Amino acid sequence: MPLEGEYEPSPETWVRNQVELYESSGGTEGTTMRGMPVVLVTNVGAKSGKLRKTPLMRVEHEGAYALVASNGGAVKHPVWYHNLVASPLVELRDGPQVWDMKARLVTGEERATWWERAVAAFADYADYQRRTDREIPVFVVERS
Ligand SMILES: C[C@H](OP(=O)(O)OC[C@@H](O)[C@@H](O)[C@@H](O)Cn1c2nc(=O)[nH]c(=O)c-2cc2ccc(O)cc21)C(=O)N[C@@H](CCC(=O)N[C@@H](CCC(=O)O)C(=O)O)C(=O)O
Repeated sequence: MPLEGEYEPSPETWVRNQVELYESSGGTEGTTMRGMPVVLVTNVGAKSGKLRKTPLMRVEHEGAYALVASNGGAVKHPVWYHNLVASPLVELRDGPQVWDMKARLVTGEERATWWERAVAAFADYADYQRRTDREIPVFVVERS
């Protein structure tokens, strides 16, 4: 069931442009960052109810994906983290495919397993975690 709401582009130009290219090409262009695959997550703004679209590195395993709230190792979680906590139903676009999915925060052993997969997919995550005292949250999204 597609999410309803008015799309509000990211204030970050590079992000907005990647979303625009990814979507306008039907998931055939704008699907990487530094040559590594990217997925596009549509979620609902926790306060505005607007649709937000967030490119994230692709970390996939047996049809489930990890969404890593690294925010480049910044001291604060990305805002989309709060959106997902408030409204876990998302649309995930992986290239030309789009699925309705449900996000859940993972902890403990399960988080450790997904963290390993995330760093294998995008090594910079390990650097980002070294840069900040906050534990970088990991969501897992599965088909709802
Ligand atoms: C700048 C801010 O973005 P953010 O949600 O903090 O997310 C920051 C980044 O994580 C986000 O830009 C990611 O797309 C960056 N990014 C990655 N970010 C990551 O955290 N992990 C990744 O793996 C990742 C990969 C990636 C690949 C390509 C690319 O282009 C970007 C990539 C933003 O969009 N703010 C908006 C929206 C704010 C919002 O959602 N407001 C909520 C209210 C939220 C609240 O206050 O509770 C609402 O609408 O109701 C604004 O300030 O107007």
